Amino acid sequence: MFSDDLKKMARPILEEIYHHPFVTGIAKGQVAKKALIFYVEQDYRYLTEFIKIYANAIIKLDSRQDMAFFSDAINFILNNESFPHQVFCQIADVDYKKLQHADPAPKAYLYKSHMHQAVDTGSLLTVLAAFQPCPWTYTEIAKKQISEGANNQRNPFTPWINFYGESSDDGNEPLANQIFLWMDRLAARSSDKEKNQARDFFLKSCELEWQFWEEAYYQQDWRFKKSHSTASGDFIKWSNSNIQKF
Ligand SMILES: Cc1ncc(CO)c(N)n1
Repeated sequence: MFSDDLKKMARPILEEIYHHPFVTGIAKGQVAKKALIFYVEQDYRYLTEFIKIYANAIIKLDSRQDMAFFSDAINFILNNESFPHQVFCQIADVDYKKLQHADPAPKAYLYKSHMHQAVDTGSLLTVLAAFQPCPWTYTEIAKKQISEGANNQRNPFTPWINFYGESSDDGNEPLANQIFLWMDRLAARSSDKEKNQARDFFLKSCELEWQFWEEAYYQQDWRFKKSHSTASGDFIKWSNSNIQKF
């Protein structure tokens, strides 16, 4: 099956995600506050962009059932996915509202551009392949951490782990599995070229998931942030003070 190949090829990346210090920190209940803050800032923007990406994907669809999938995904972000952010904010002792205005840092910027490119240039199979590492890697992280007992009463990240682990034990087929099944049905009637493109987008998204943890853990922002954040408040403040000087 196409999805079995994808999972096999992504295995080394998933293993590195499992062992990333941010992810093992969640299991141990120890992640630096500045890493949690950077993550929430970036993820808030990233998920907001995802809503737009899904809306663009809907434009390409004909069946209402397919549309409902993306519409559910939008609703999930809007109504449910603030919860794991709130868990991080509570642990970091910061106000969530203050973290909703960041500029996308380089890897987050790359990830959202990659997703837009999937929608702009790819078939539905490619769009699903680019999207899939998002629910898949989080579900796998949570399942592994639950199986290792990380969601215990002493761990402040337990609600986060349970949130992403829940979809795997509510009796329905987990979302990530449903998408793999859908991808297999599409792959059966796709050309080799389309399948290669989908595989490429899938594996790059898996790497970008790893990069997203890495970026937050080390707070890797733009090196010359001040000089090119023309749209941000910082620049306006900076330019006003310069104007006042002259
Ligand atoms: C970057 C990223 N990937 C996956 C998820 C899970 O939906 C998330 N919130 N953020």
